[in-house]
Amino acid sequence: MSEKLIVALDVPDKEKAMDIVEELKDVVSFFKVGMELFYREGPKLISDLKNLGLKVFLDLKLHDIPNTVGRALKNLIDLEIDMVNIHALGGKEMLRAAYLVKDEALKRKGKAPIILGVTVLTSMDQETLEQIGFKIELTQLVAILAKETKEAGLDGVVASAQEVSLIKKICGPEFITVTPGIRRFEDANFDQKRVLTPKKALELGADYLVVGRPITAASNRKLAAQKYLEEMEGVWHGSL
Ligand SMILES: O=c1ccn([C@@H]2O[C@H](COP(=O)(O)O)[C@@H](O)[C@H]2O)c(=O)[nH]1
Repeated sequence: MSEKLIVALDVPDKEKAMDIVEELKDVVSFFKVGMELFYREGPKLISDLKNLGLKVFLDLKLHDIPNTVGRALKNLIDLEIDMVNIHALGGKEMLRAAYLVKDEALKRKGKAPIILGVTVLTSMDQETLEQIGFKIELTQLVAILAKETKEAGLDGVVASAQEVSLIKKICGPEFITVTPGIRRFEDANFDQKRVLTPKKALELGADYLVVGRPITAASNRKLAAQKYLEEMEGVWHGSL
């Protein structure tokens, strides 16, 4: 079973989420809960998933002033999640507030989740940046945001697998890269702009691959997940 594959539970309610978990739990052990599901089901869903022995990435992409982010993050850390993220665009002070909360949790509980900075969403490309007034190369912005996240003391970033080599070069091999926008050749991109295959993502050094619709919207989800895992197995020689 691969802990490098994170399946996104982008569904409206617990019933639908648990159907997916039930279908995949023999082959997938790491699930992502995003805004859609968390805003309806809240913390109880997280404890239900944890009680099944699963790992949970709570993908809420916090983005607010440092004080608010720090306080919100403290509540999320207490849900015993394994991974959580905040928008690196919130700046140095906000990232540092997140780090201080993690540090405090480590001292208080002896453990804390992986905390990631979100760089540039994988649904964005150079044109999207220009539309909102950014006059900077997208990869350069990713590099700046990754560096800020690292300097704040956080564990890694969410970025496209296309930027993994650059991020590892700047922030070091231990700095974690979590990469959505993963697609097998035959899968539809939907709204994702910066995509890469699972094979290529792992070859470039991505630590975790996030996949949603190509697996969760498939008629046979377990088979779809297995196809991703097979492609990953060809590259990564850990224990799948
Ligand atoms: O830059 C980002 C950050 C987060 N996501 C999330 O990943 C999944 C991807 O789902 P797919 O169906 O495989 O496109 C989704 O939950 C996003 O919210 C991202 O895509 N890009």
